[in-house]
Amino acid sequence: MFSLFYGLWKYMLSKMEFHVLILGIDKAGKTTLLEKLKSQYSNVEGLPPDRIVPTVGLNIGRVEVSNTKLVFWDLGGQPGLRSIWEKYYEEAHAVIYVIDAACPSRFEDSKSALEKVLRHEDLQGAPLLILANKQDLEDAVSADELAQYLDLKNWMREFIHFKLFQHSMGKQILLLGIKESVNWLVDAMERSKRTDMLRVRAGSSVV
Ligand SMILES: Nc1nc2c(ncn2[C@@H]2O[C@H](COP(=O)(O)OP(=O)(O)OP(=O)(O)O)[C@@H](O)[C@H]2O)c(=O)[nH]1
Ligand SMILES: [Mg+2]
Repeated sequence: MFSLFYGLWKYMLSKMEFHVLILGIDKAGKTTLLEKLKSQYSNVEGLPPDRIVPTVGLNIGRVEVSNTKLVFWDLGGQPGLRSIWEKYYEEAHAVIYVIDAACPSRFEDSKSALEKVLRHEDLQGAPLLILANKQDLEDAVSADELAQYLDLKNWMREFIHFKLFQHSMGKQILLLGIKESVNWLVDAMERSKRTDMLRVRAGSSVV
């Protein structure tokens, strides 16, 4: 009986599209991450880093990870563009927040932008994945150091599904990093009450 329900549940999830917002301040590496995700998980070859320009609108990437359809929304992180982020919160199943771990002078900006994201009620219950990016650079701080700086324990009560990964676009470990992160995210979204809530709201029991 259990396997019947489990199979049905898996089938329903496979029909769903999960919307994942990629946020973070400008130059954190969001679009570079998106292009890597495309290269890694779809037939579309992502743009090489030297062809990526600062984002002004919205970049979208659709990929499939072990039968789960993911739609990534990558938004611009320049100060004047951050007010647009909240327009996407309501429909988002999860958030990836990217931080340039090699640029301490911008940690404060990054932290306050993250706190604003976390405080927003439209994102309640959304799994949050924080990437301590650019680990290939010499000045990069570790994920643990960054977590301490961000004082994340305060937020963990509300964001039960929460994880911080070290990440880098520059080295071989990157691919493992991406796979680990995406697997964690898919699992967190599949278990999240927010996913149930969004499915009910969309009126799609089995689409
Ligand atoms: N060394 C290194 N450079 C990176 C990494 N990820 C991104 N970059 C570089 O960081 C710069 C900014 O990357 P983007 O992906 O455009 O950053 P973004 O967060 O999308 O920036 P906005 O669109 O302005 O919000 C580019 O020069 C990238 O090549 C990384 O892991 N390591
Ligand atoms: Mg960008």
